[in-house]
Amino acid sequence: MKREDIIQIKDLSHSYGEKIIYDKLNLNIKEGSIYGILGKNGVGKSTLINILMGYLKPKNGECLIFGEPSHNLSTKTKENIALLHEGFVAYDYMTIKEYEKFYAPFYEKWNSSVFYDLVDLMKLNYNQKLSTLSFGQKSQVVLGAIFAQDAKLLILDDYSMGLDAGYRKLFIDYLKDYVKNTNKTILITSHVMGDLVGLINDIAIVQRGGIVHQDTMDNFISNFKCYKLNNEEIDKTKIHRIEEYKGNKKLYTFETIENLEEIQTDFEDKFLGFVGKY
Ligand SMILES: Nc1ncnc2c1ncn2[C@@H]1O[C@H](COP(=O)(O)OP(=O)(O)OP(=O)(O)O)[C@@H](O)[C@H]1O
Repeated sequence: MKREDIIQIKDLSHSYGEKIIYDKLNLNIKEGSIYGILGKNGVGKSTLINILMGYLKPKNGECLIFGEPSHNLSTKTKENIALLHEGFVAYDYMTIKEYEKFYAPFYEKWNSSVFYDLVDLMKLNYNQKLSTLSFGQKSQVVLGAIFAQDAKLLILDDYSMGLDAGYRKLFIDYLKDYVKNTNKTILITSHVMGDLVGLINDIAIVQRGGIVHQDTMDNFISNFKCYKLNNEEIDKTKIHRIEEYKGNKKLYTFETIENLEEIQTDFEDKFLGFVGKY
């Protein structure tokens, strides 16, 4: 079966003053894909989400969501997009129960049991006010409201913000379970790489100056290699980056370099080798 393109980004360019954020970016996201927009702080992940949601007009190019221009989405299409926005603040004078009741009527496909599933994972009393919840607990309630919308496309902009490792794991496990056997499309931005292995299929690594590397997660992990570098002479065209710490040098590359010893590293290390630590 041919999978439909849920998001189509065509020749997208955007800049703030002299600062180029995207330069003729083309990117398609297929139905059922769990797609990661990854990059260090300040490279432009939220900018892309803002453009996709129609909050920000790009300097050039176009974005289509479910075939409609992102700055002019129909109400029906908007109903099929659930957005978690960085810095999202809930109405925290409400109790958990009031919060659920408040949101439910806005969404035709609202599923209360999905909302309470997530809340129950934290064993919270439904009459507790959001303002008295810990930051992690409050985020989980907000995420419950995102999942309960039963949207076809979920856009999760920096879900990890402020969450400790335990809450992040809870969320990722829940998300994996939630998308199992569904055809939902997820676009997730993050700078916490470790969590994403085993969740995300496709990645776009955004770097300063509008450079975007698109790949599958599996290809990137197997093809982007790390080698121990002593004083060997290496053809410059084969080097993506060399990282040095206290005299130990590591060479990162998509090439195979026969005379060097490969170091097995995880996705986080490869990501940092790709974008550079600082
Ligand atoms: N309205 C604006 N005017 C000028 N510069 C802006 C504006 N919005 C964002 N920027 C700059 O553009 C760059 C990209 O910002 P953006 O928020 O998209 O990055 P990000 O990748 O989401 O960062 P983070 O991971 O820290 O959330 C940053 O350098 C930011 O300072």
